Amino acid sequence: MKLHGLYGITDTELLANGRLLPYVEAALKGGMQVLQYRDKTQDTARRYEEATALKQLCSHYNAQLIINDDLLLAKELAVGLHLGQEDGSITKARQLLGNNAIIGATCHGSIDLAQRAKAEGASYLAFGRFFPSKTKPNAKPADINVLSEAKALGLTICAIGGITLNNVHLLTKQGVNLIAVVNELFDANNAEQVEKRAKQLVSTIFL
Ligand SMILES: Cc1ncc(COP(=O)(O)OP(=O)(O)O)c(N)n1
Ligand SMILES: Cc1nc(C(=O)O)sc1CCOP(=O)(O)O
Ligand SMILES: [Mg+2]
Repeated sequence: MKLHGLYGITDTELLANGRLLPYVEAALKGGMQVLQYRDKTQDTARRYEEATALKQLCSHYNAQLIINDDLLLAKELAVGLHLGQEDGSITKARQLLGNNAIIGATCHGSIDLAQRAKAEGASYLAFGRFFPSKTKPNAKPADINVLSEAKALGLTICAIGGITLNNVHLLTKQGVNLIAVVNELFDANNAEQVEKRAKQLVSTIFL
């Protein structure tokens, strides 16, 4: 079954000072279906602790947890993995995590990269960034027209990069399955605001 819906991605700074779990729970209450734990620090113990708590939370709300970059952490927790072009082999990750694991692959705006990721065993293909991103300003830009060819590959298609309540419809009308968002979801003053944003994004995605 294809994944579908709001795909929230954590941000170490936006979710610092005790905000990680309450903000993620608020997004889950608002209908977020997939969460990526994206933490670029080298603090292995904290990363393990946080990812374990997020796994419990996601499982309570019947959502999928995906770990960014870190194959061994994904294996240890038996959850999904997202790999970029510099993050190691999808084939090796598939061998280690097994056939049922969700493995996502960054494809930027390239059908060639997407075809390769599919051949190596990716479960979903992530394209972007489609709009200027506050979280990752130097992310490679992608043209929205790539999405029609991407859909023909038959895998779950994810869009990322600068997605807001104002532009999300441009992606959903192309038939994108997963809408990946950091800033528009988690740059909030409180958990109630996160829940409201999640609900608004979800209702646009499923319009
Ligand atoms: C859903 C999703 N799409 C793309 C990315 C970017 O991955 P990558 O290119 O490896 O960059 P980092 O996130 O590791 O900085 C992603 N994380 N998630
Ligand atoms: C982690 C990441 N990867 C991107 C890519 O294009 O590969 S854009 C991005 C950040 C997405 O955050 P926001 O929703 O705040 O723009
Ligand atoms: Mg990466």
